[in-house]
Amino acid sequence: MTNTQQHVKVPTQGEKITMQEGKLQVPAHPIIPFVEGDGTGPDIWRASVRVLDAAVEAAYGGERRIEWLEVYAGEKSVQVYGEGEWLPQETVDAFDEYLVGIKGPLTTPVGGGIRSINVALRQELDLYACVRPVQYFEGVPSPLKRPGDVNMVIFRENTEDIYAGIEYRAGTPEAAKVRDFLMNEMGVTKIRFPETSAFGVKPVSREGTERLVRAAIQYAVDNGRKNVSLVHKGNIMKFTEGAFRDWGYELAKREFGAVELDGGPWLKLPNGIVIKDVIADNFLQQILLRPTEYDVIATLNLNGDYISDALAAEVGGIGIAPGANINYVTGHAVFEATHGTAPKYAGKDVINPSSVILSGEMMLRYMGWTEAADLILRGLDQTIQQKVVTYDFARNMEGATEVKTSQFADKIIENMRNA
Ligand SMILES: NC(=O)C1=CN([C@@H]2O[C@H](COP(=O)(O)OP(=O)(O)OC[C@H]3O[C@@H](n4cnc5c(N)ncnc54)[C@H](OP(=O)(O)O)[C@@H]3O)[C@@H](O)[C@H]2O)C=CC1
Ligand SMILES: O=C(O)CCC(=O)C(=O)O
Ligand SMILES: [Mg+2]
Repeated sequence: MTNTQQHVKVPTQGEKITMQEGKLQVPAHPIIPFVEGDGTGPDIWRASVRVLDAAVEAAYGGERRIEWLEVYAGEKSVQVYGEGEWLPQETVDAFDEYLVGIKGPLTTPVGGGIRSINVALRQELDLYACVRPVQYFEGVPSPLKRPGDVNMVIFRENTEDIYAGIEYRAGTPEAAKVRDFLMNEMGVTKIRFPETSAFGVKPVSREGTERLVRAAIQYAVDNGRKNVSLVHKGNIMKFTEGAFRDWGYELAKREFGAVELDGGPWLKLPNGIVIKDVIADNFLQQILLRPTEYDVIATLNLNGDYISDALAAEVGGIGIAPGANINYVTGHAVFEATHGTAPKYAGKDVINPSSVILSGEMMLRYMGWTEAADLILRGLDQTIQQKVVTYDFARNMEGATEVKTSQFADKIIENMRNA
């Protein structure tokens, strides 16, 4: 740890995960930092950590164990560190130093106040790929007729686009300056109400696009997937979202040997993987009507945010939607659910912990602890098939036994141990 350490208590046992020659080196007792999260975060974390520990214990019988290191962000951080300390430096340092971590959701106010701590952490650690697999667990209630057809992995660009937070509030001198620059120096005439407009800037770079698309295509290659779709709104935002598509296609040709399919623009890799593109609004209707045609998705930050929740709903909702923020070059990874803090359920022990449990499952798999990860999938799968579920699934599932967050975790652990 750095010498700024104030509240983080590093476990006396355990070692760091490191990256050597592009490969993650995971000791038997890795120290893993976690943030509990705001709102329902504590309920979810309490349940999830028990499932993760039980899976590791059941898989490796005490030879491996995670040494958890609590770090603080959000409301708990303000309690521990004091006013204004939403994301202390030692939290960022811990995620940086220990390489792999996990976090619960953190609150972001609407229309003012602090900017997102979740986004800040991704940017600080340069976790450029937000990876969100969308898979169906048999028996989960879904609005689709054939939810089993949905099997996609979203690669959402995680460091730029309008999430860069470059915005100027209407009526401020900064907004006036941007307006004057656009109108007087750039010859812009199409700002409909210039005096009362706010302005936002959308940076999209070739580097940012290429590293994200590279990760998506590599994932498709490594996992035998059939296609990668570049999802964009490039007909309207030609130089940002349109460029994302063009840079993506160029990279596929240059680095993966893709060639044009029937005169382009779609491409085909030597191993048969198709690289295609689709405009975002069309994509959102196609994933409902023809989900089998989509597989790995590479998209920009805002599109990826919307698409994540829309796709999660198809397989039962954001209560079962995991994710990871990854820098594939440095190995840094912070695992987190797709959902937010769901504050109305905070402290009630009713919320579905599956998204964080499955984010933990992704983390174990990323660490190479596949036996423990597999046990979690089996435990969760069986629990759902026994119709022992939290309120969100119970309300649409006939004959369900509705249980609390903690009881749901108990049942997963029981099923895992009997697996
Ligand atoms: N990465 C992060 O930390 C994220 C943080 N946020 C932040 O969270 C706060 C709340 O955001 P909001 O837009 O309400 O979105 P939320 O994802 O927190 O909740 C929206 C709704 O989704 C359902 N839901 C969410 N989580 C679960 C779960 N674990 N199990 C079952 N159902 C769930 C609930 O639906 P129902 O009411 O039908 O039961 C809930 O009311 C905001 O401050 C936002 O900025 C948002 C997204 C990500
Ligand atoms: O940071 C936030 O509050 C919201 C982020 C979000 O919705 C997401 O990353 O999916
Ligand atoms: Mg979101």
